[in-house]
Formats: sequence, C-alpha cells, structure tokens
Amino acid sequence: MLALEDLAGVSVRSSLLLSLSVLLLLLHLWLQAQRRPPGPFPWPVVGNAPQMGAAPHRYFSRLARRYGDVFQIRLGSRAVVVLNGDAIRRALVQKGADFAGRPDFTSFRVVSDGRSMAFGDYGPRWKLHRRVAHAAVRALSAGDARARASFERHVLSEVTLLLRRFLRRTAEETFFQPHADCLVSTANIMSALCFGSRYSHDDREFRQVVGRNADFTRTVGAGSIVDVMPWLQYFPNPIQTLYRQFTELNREFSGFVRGKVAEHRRSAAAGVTRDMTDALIFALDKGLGGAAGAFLGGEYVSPTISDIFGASQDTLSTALHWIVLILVRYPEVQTQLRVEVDKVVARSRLPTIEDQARLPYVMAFIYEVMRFTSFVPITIPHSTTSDTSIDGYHIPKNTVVFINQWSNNHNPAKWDRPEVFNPLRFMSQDDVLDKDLASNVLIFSVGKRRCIGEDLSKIQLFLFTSLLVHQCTFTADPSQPLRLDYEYGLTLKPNPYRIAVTLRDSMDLLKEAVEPQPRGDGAQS
Ligand code: HEM
Repeated sequence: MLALEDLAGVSVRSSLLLSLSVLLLLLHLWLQAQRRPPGPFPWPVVGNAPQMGAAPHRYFSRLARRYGDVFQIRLGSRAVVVLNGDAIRRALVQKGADFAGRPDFTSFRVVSDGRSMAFGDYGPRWKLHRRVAHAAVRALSAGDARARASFERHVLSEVTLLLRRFLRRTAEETFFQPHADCLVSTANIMSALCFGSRYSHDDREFRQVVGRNADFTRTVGAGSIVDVMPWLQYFPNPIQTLYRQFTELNREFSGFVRGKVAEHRRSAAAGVTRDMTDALIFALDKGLGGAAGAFLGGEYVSPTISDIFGASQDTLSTALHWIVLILVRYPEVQTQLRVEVDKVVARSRLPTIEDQARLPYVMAFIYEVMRFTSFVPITIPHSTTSDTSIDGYHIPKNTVVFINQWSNNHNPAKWDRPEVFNPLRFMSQDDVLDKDLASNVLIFSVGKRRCIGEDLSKIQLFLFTSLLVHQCTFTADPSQPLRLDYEYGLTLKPNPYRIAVTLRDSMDLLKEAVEPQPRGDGAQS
C-alpha cells in the first residue's frame, strides 16, 4: 500500500509531467507555425538576386531539386517563396484565396495608375473587376457560335495578310526574321476584338505601341530588381533608367487606349456592341456594384481594356514566334502536321474551328510547344492574402510568391525525357489527344488568377497552325544554325532566326474567304 506522502509525490509528478507535455505540445505547435521553407543563404542587401542569372526558372528548378517544391529565397529586402511542381496546384487550387494576392510592387502601381485588374490585389473589387473583364472576353471571342465565327473571320484576315507579307519578304530578302510580323499580326487580331480596328503592318504608331510590350514584360517578370530594391530608383544607374522607360511606356500605352475609349464613347450607339470596348462601356459607365460594397465606374473601362489588350499581345505573338521556329527546327514535325491536316481538310477548302476535334496531332503539337518552351515560365508574381501554410511550412500574410510553371512542365517524374520535343507524347495509341495529360501542361496558371484568355488563345493558335501548314511551307536559313535559346522576361522570347516561306498552291482560297483591303498608314475598320 502507498503511504500518504507517496500518493502526494505521484500526483505532483503527474501534474509536472502533464504540464511539461502541454508545454512541449505548445512549443511544437509554435515551432510548426514558425517553420519557414528552407532555401539558400542570402547575401546582405542583394539577397539571392545575383545567383538567379539569365534564366531564373532554371535556377529555381535546380533549387527545388535540393530543397523540395517549396523553398524560400531573398531578393533585396523581400522574402520570396517559390512554388514548384505539384506544390503549385496544392497552393493555387486547394488554398486559392490565400495565394491570390499581388505584391505591393512599385511597378505594379504604375500600370493603369493602380487600376489594373491583372496587377491589382485580391479582394471584393478585384473579383468584380475580373468578372467584368472575363465576360467581355468571352462575349467577343469564344462565348457562343456567333462570337466564334466573327473571331474566326478576324484570324483568317490576319493569316492572309501575314502570309502575303511572308511571301513578299521571301521574294525580296530570300530569308527574313518573322518576329515583328508575328507581333503585328497577333496584336491586330486583338485590336479588332478590343477596338474594332486593324492596322497596316507599316503603321508606325501601332508598331511602336505593340513593340514596346516586350519592355513591359521585362520589368514585371519575376526577379525584376526595381521592385525588390526600390531605393535603386533614387540615383542614376541602369535600373533607374529601365524604371523610367517603364513608366514612360505605360503612359504611352494608356494614352493610346484612352484615345480609343474616348472615340468609342463618341460613336457608341445604344444596343449595338461592336467590340470589347463597347461591351465594357455599357457594363461600367452606369456603375456596377458587387459584394461587400465593391463598385466599379466608367474610369475602369480603359484599365480593363488595357489589361486585355496588353496581356494578349506579348503572349500570343511569342507563342506564334515559337511555333514558326519549331516548324523549321523540326521539319519532320511540320511534315507530320501537313499530313494530318491534308487528310482531314481537302485542298478545296480552309481549316476551320470545327476541324479541331479531327486534328488531334495539331492540338498535340500546340500543347507540346507550350510545355517544351514554357514561354511564360513564371507567372505574374503572387502574394499571400493571409497567414497560411503549404506542405507544413508557415507563410505569413503579404509574402511574395513566385509560381515556377517551367518546373512542372520539365519535371522528369511527370514527363518522359522532358527536354525532347515530341508532340506524340500527347497522342494515345488510338490516335486520340490525351486530354488528361494535356491538362498537366501549366502555362495559363491555375486557381483564382488563371488566365482569362486561355480559350481564345487555344483557338487562335489552332487556327494559325492549321491554316499555315495547309497553305504554305516554312524553311530555315541553312547559313545560320537554328538555336532554341531565348531572352528572359515574363515571356521567354526566341532569339532572332531567319526563315523563307513558300506557297503550297495559290492564295485563292484565302482571298475568297476575306478579301481584306489594307489602306496605307493608320487604322482600318
Ligand atoms: C498563349 C497565350 C497566353 C498565355 C500563355 C497566358 C498566360 C497567362 C499567365 C501565366 C497569367 C498569370 C496568371 C497568374 O498570375 O497566376 C495570365 C494572366 C492574365 N491573362 Fe493571359 N495568357 C495568354 C493570353 C491571354 C489573352 C489572349 C488574354 C486576353 C484576352 C489574356 C488576359 C490575361 C489577364 C487579364 C490576366 C490577369 C488575370 C488575373 O490577374 O486575374 N491572356 N495569363
């Protein structure tokens, strides 16, 4: 039997043990909450910026192999969490709202004087803004059969002009660089959808406005130095010059768009929606309310159309530029595309949107171009909207988050020999497009910030590819080795290359389909 004092001793020991266990549990929970993602040693002042080099997405993928899919670096004064591989979907889909913010970067506030939806922070007004922008894009492109038919006509007109230009340049120069023509061509399609007008390829103002988009994406891409070392703006240095150019090109672009919106307000007729600008004027000029007191008025028309026009140009022209490069770099793939298109589309007609389901290899080619090049390697930077966690790591509110799409598209655990260009990886044995595998390609992002132009882009790239291989043949300049290297920014742009273009039959089908009548300089309705 236990003596009284023994009993007292046991109970003191038990309470001590219990208190200790509670303390340890609390300590464990606290440590868990403080558990930050691992990462490389940051240098004073600059952090890890110098290590990123010319291809940050590749540097991040190397770090992911060492530290795992979630790691942290320091860029100047900011801690940046980088998400790779499958952690991207776990964060952006499963904890969508927590990771849907945008950082308070200086450059982001410059875009549309802080009224941009694409660069604006998450919240009730952003949700309303995104809904309005998405509705306008859908209504004027892929929303219903009428919108699709009108969109298809715009693409057809531009492919015709582009091909004419390619043929003329081949006749004059034998081999030429297609970059500027791809840019004007894709910008013209979006200009037709946004403003109801197209431009001659020689129009200087238009070439200047769309040409400077590349400078824009250089500054807002992940790893832009001015945003993480804001003090660089205050004394003369190359970053300050870049930042001044950035503000200047934003002013120029906003001026161009505001001019278009003003013209539309003057000529708008009630009940007639000519283009996306009209759709936005009708939706916003009378004021639009949303949840939690959110409100958008007419002053948001120009920023919204700027988001749509701006986000589409650089991405779609870069996609087309890569497609042409890959057609000449892999001539056997170009032949295979032609074989499939010829089997389905007779020489007496042109490919249409309806042919898409019967041209799985064309779609497999487009998915492989997107996967292989991953030409938007890292999305627009995100930030956390509240204290949150991912894979057991604590991430405080307002942390900058980079989404490395490239790491997903080049993950050897997911893709067989990811560094090899092979559209057949998306084809099942019975020659059908493997849609499940295609949905693993990450280029339009996922979750709340997923691109609103995805459907439009896929249709446009399908039409460009099938029309071009149906109508002409691309060859590379044999005097210059074809490389697949690029310049880094929000989009990866192929370095210059030269091609020749020859017609397979005649331009008759295209001419009959559109009969475009380009004027000299200036907009054409
Ligand atoms: C191949 C073409 C395109 C690609 C690869 C692409 C890719 C992307 C990516 C990666 C983002 C950032 C998502 C994020 O931050 O997580 C984005 C955002 C956006 N894209 Fe696209 N895009 C393309 C074409 C377009 C087009 C044609 C439009 C307009 C019709 C468009 C409009 C936008 C807008 C407005 C945003 C901002 C969305 C937001 O912040 O909520 N994009 N896009």
